[in-house]
Amino acid sequence: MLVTLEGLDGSGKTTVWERLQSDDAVPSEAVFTREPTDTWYGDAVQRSIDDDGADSLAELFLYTADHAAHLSNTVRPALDEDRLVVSDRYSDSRYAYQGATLEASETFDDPLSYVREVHAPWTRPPDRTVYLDLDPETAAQRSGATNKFETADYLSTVRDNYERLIDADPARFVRVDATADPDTVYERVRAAIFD
Ligand SMILES: Nc1ncnc2c1ncn2[C@@H]1O[C@H](COP(=O)(O)OP(=O)(O)OP(=O)(O)O)[C@@H](O)[C@H]1O
Ligand SMILES: Cc1cn([C@H]2C[C@H](O)[C@@H](COP(=O)(O)O)O2)c(=O)[nH]c1=O
Repeated sequence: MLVTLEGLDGSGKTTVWERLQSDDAVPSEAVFTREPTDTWYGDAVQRSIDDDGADSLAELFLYTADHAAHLSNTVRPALDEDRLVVSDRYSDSRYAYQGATLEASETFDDPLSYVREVHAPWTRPPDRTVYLDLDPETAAQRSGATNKFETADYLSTVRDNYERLIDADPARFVRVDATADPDTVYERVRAAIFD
C-alpha cells in the first residue's frame, strides 16, 4: 500500500512522517521515503529550488526525473514485496506546485492538467493521500519562507490546485486540519492510514 503525505510547506508533513517511524503500531517493514529524494536526482532538484531564476519547465522535468528514479529504485520494489510505503510528498506535489509555477509562463492553458498528463503513462498513483490542510499565511510563517515557493501568494495558488486534485479524486484523499495541535494532527493522520 502506498500512502502519501501532502500539503503546503510548513503544514506538518515531516513532523508526522518522522513520528510514524517511531510508532510501534507501524509495521517494522514499512518503507519511509520522500520527494525530493536523498539522491543525486534530488540534489539536482535542490539546486533548482535554490535558483530563483530557474526555468519553470526545466524545473518540472527535474522533479519528474527524481520521481521516475524514486519509483524505480524505491517505491515499486517495496510495493512488489507488499510493504507499506509512506512518502513525504509525491506526485501531487508536482501537480499542485509546478501546476502553479507554470501558470506564470502562459505556455499551457491548464498547467496542472499538463503536469498530470506527463505522469499518467508511467507513474504509480497513491492508494491513499493524507492532505494536511493549512492556510497559505500560516504555511509561509511556519515554513520560515526559506525558499522561493514559501510565500503566501504562491502557496495560495498551490492550495487551489490541491483542492482541484481532491475534487477530482475524493476517495483517495483524507483531509486533516493542520491547524490543530501536533498530537491531534498525528492521531488523525494515523487513523487515516490504519483505520
Ligand atoms: N500541528 C502543528 N501546529 C503548530 N506547528 C506545527 C504543527 N506541525 C508542525 N509544526 C511546526 O511547523 C514547522 C514545519 O513543520 P514540518 O517541517 O513538519 O512541515 P512540512 O509540511 O514538512 O514542511 P515542508 O514542506 O516545508 O518541508 C515546524 O517548525 C514544526 O515544528
Ligand atoms: C516534491 C516536490 C516538492 N516541491 C517543493 C515543495 C517545497 O517547497 C520544496 C521542497 O520540499 P520539502 O518538502 O520542503 O523538502 O519543493 C515542488 O515544487 N514540487 C514537487 O514535486
